[in-house]
Amino acid sequence: MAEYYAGKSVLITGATGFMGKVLVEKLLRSCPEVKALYLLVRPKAGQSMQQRVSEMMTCKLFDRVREDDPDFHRKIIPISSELTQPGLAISPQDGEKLASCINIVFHCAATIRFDEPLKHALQLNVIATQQLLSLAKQMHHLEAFIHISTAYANCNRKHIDEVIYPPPVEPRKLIESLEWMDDGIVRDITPRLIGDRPNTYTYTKALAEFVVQQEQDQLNIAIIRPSIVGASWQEPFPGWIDNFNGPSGVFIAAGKGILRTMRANNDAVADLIPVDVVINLTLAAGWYTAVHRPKSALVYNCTTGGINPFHWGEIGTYTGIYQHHVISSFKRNPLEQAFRRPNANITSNYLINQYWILVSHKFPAFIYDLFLRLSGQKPQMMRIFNRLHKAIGLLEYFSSQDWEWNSENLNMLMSQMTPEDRKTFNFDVRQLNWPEYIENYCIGTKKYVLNEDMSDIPAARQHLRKLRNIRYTFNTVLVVFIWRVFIARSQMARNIWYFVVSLCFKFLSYFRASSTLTN
Ligand SMILES: CCCCCCCCCCCCCCCCCC(=O)SCCNC(=O)CCNC(=O)[C@H](O)C(C)(C)COP(=O)(O)OP(=O)(O)OC[C@H]1O[C@@H](n2cnc3c(N)ncnc32)[C@H](O)[C@@H]1OP(=O)(O)O
Ligand SMILES: NC(=O)C1=CN([C@@H]2O[C@H](COP(=O)(O)OP(=O)(O)OC[C@H]3O[C@@H](n4cnc5c(N)ncnc54)[C@H](OP(=O)(O)O)[C@@H]3O)[C@@H](O)[C@H]2O)C=CC1
Repeated sequence: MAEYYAGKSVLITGATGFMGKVLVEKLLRSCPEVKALYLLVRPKAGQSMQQRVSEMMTCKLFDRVREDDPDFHRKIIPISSELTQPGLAISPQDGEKLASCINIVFHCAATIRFDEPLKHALQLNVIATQQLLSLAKQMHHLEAFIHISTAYANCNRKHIDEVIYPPPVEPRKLIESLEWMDDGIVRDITPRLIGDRPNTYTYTKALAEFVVQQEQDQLNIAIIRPSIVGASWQEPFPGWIDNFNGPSGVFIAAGKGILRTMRANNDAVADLIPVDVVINLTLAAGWYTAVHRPKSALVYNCTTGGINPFHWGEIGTYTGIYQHHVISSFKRNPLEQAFRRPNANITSNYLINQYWILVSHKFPAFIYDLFLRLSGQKPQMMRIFNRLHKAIGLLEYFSSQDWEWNSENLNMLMSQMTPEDRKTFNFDVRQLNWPEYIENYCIGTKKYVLNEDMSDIPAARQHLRKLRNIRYTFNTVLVVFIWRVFIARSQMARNIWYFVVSLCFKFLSYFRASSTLTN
């Protein structure tokens, strides 16, 4: 595979994103003879695209590449592009350059927000894909076009094969109809349009697959469908992650002791897939598509559930048959300044979850905000919990159900690779050890998302001990207080109290007498 990529010019969209960065890194490290990587990047947050790419290359993710080749950045050529603009806002000179030299395209860019307004999701996930395909058709030496979709594009089905399903609506018709509607109308009709899908993201990703498929006669196409992409398993080092998306934000919130309850089906498969596995499969699919030129677009479901299943119950705290890896990991390697000790209850029961939200989220937030107010500070905890509830409300759809994905094409691809390539571009998740992976994932969120130092762990543990003592004291005071109030007002409660005390007293006397007898 590395030989195939030698001398090739590669175009990547979404290279500044989570998966794009790992793709760039892997290509540079494992295919050192690759000729050039053209990255479509937009200026953002006051930074030019050049600045953004330079900053990206200083990221720790690129440490190993930097060691192997300190001049690796000479192979990276940023191209200014805003994907939501006509012609992707690529200058005519850049357009000509790309048309003349690109051999392979990896299309990773997308909006992955679950609450994205439909028009914007359509613009980026569908229309931009259409425009990129038009650009690809002008590329004289193009050998493969690899589109990154999601395993949940067809989440309205329970069993998902490696085929492109008919779209919920003809994309062209939808684009034309939405064009004349203002944002308010679009917002109103969005639930009707997305139907049995949970959000605009999965809906527009399904439409994008159809748009890509329509070009399969003119381009060599493959579609990669990863499930829930998590931290890296092995490469470039275990546990690398740089965002709050999907489970990462949930893990962090649990580690900080903020999230104490979530609705999930303990027995449902948690279809996490490490980012390095997805990228290895993507590169393998690029090679296979270019070399073997399958007659029609091949879809690769990139999931773990059918191969090496892991369940939501094993992730959080579950008193049944499962161990709880996230919580125990954060107890061993605590995050700094936790709000409470990590401890999370996962339940599929709506009422139980509401009860815990009240007791373990809203009540502590109320008390803490009261404390902040009394000490002259701005209350903040309720606001944080409201945001958390909004975020987990959007994720619960995926943690409450099971899907089955077929992975025949993935197996076929693996069988076509040499043993050497299978090692270098490993996507065999049968070897994945979940407890070890989750431990590295949690440490990764601490080190790379929150930028916390591992040397501060003793202080963080001390903080957890302090929190435990506060809890014990608080609980004791609360019980004594409630009981005092209760006893003071009710004769019956007093009678029960005297009964319990006299029972204890009798038990103690009996115990003392029997121990005197045995002596
Ligand atoms: C032990 C417990 C175990 C529990 C087990 C259960 C776990 C269940 C997990 C289920 C995951 C299911 C994922 C399904 C993935 C489908 C796969 C894909 O194809 S698609 C891929 C998956 N796609 C997704 O996952 C996208 C999902 N995300 C969204 O749609 C939106 O972020 C939002 C609607 C949740 C929040 O919108 P909004 O309120 O407007 O907030 P902004 O976004 O603007 O961020 C503002 C700031 O907050 C930061 N931050 C963000 N999130 C969190 C967090 N959770 N926390 C903390 N912080 C968070 C963020 O970095 C930012 O910081 P800064 O830059 O300001 O410093
Ligand atoms: N993360 C996950 O769990 C999963 C992701 N996927 C798919 O993988 C792909 C990559 O996802 P991921 O890396 O997580 O997403 P990120 O949000 O991390 O990255 C998205 C990328 O798209 C770029 N982008 C977004 N809007 C524009 C725009 N208007 N013009 C130019 N570039 C733009 C972003 O650039 P910028 O930095 O400028 O914003 C960024 O580089 C997506 O197609 C997604 O659907 C599939 C399954 C799961």
